[in-house]
Amino acid sequence: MKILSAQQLAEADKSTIEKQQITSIDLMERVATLVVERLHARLNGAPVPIKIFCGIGNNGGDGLAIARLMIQHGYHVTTYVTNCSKKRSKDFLVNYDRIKDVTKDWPILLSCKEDFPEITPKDIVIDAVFGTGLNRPVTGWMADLFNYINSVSAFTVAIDMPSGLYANEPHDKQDAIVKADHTFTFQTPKLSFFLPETGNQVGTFEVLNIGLDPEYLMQAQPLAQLIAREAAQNMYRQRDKFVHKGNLGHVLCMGGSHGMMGSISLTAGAAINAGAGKVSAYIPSHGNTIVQTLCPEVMTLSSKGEQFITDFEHVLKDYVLCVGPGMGQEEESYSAFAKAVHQQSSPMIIDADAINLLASNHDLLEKLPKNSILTPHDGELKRLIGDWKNDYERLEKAKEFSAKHDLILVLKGAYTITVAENHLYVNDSGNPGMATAGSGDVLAGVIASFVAQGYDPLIATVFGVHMHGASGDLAAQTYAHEGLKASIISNFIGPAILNLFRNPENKPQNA
Ligand SMILES: NC(=O)C1=CN([C@@H]2O[C@H](COP(=O)(O)OP(=O)(O)OC[C@H]3O[C@@H](n4cnc5c(N)ncnc54)[C@H](OP(=O)(O)O)[C@@H]3O)[C@@H](O)[C@H]2O)[C@@H](O)CC1
Ligand SMILES: [K+]
Repeated sequence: MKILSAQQLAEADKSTIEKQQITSIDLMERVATLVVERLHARLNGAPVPIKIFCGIGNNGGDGLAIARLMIQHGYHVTTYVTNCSKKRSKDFLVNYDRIKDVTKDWPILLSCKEDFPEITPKDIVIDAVFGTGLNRPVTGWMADLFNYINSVSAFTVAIDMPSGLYANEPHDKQDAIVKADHTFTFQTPKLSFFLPETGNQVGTFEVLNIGLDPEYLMQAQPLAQLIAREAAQNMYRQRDKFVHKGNLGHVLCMGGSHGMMGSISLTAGAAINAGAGKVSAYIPSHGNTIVQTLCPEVMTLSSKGEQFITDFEHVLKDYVLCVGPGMGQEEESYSAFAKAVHQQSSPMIIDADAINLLASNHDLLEKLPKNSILTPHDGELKRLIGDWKNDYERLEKAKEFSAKHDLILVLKGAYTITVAENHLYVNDSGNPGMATAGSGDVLAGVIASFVAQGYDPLIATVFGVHMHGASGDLAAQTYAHEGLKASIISNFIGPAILNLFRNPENKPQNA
């Protein structure tokens, strides 16, 4: 699914009105009807007090239309208008007028702090103050209103976006933004929903298909693509019946050091679990027994160094290198890593300590095969691209880095974002239980496994990230967030692939 900008959504709005020969008020009614259907399905007529806060633009118009329809359904609704400007939108005014048809209670105008109504934790707050038209920080009593709503633990539903949040612009830390428990967003989610500085304001969210012009949506260049289950289904490649392990790739996992042999074992184990035909581990010699015991399917090759890797000598051909987990940053390990890079011409996967080594040795960066994949967490990313002022600068710098070096970057987080030149792929699977030691080692192994199996490196990355998250989601159904650990996530890769097609019409033949 495409993630579009506020400006693109406004253009889509215009194009829809022209092409579908409807008025903007019809579109607003469509939106409000969809929201009320959803609310009604959940509330089922409950006599809970609902307080709807409306701005004076079209987000406020949506709020007024929702208020009218909720009143018609028999809900206990009080409507407030934040009277911050005389410049009310046309469709706001139409709905301001229409609400008279269903209630004698005219919306209550709020103009200062003293006008704020009492909100109790038993209320439901519907926030329709600002949507995609927000164009400056919210100040004065409006900021106080948002902070007041946030201070009461009433369930808060945002219309299109939590008010005060920009769709795709950076914020200052002190900006007043409503913190929603749930957001009904229209047509496409907004980029700010997925970024660490702002994503928490959104709560859970649902994308309502409001039927904007498909032609516009088709041609629009998105800010990013959201990778959900359906996209992952399309990326999955079913195995050929006559396949043998020789056609399913060979991953060579290079890493591990004294006390960190678990990391490389997790990577190698995940590469096997995700389907690579063969997996070998290039490790310091003292770790041989550890890896062979933890992963019987994995072959080991030992470096001369006992405690850490000191050299890179072996006779393997045609492998996909996955380097870094647990490797440490000893100088000799760096030389071995550099030698490994020089011997490779096909894309490799670089994680953890190997990323840190690259960050301090930019010459080696230039030697990486095109389309190699780097999987940094934020600390490692900062070492690579420098610090950033906000989430958007982080993405811009990552895009520049990716384009300059012909590399794919995986920015790990609650919504992991894959960066390939100018393109962003936001992953929607995964959960907070995956913030656990070794989870990244597993991810590196999964991506390497799909590269080895012949997936295009970018698809292997985006699909690998999605399946890693999906494994965590499936595992959490049994283990809860607290009980998740990296080896469990790894063991759920197969079940997660099955689960991807657990819709009977869509089942692959081997499932
Ligand atoms: N896209 C679609 O397809 C559809 C969109 N729809 C809906 O329309 C919404 C977008 O509506 P919108 O463009 O009228 O903008 P909105 O968010 O109501 O705010 C604009 C008003 O806020 C004001 N203002 C801005 N910042 C401010 C501040 N900091 N502090 C104070 N005031 C501030 C600004 O004032 P001005 O800058 O002009 O002074 C203007 O008056 C969208 O989110 C969705 O809900 C659906 O109905 C139909 C399909
Ligand atoms: K809103």
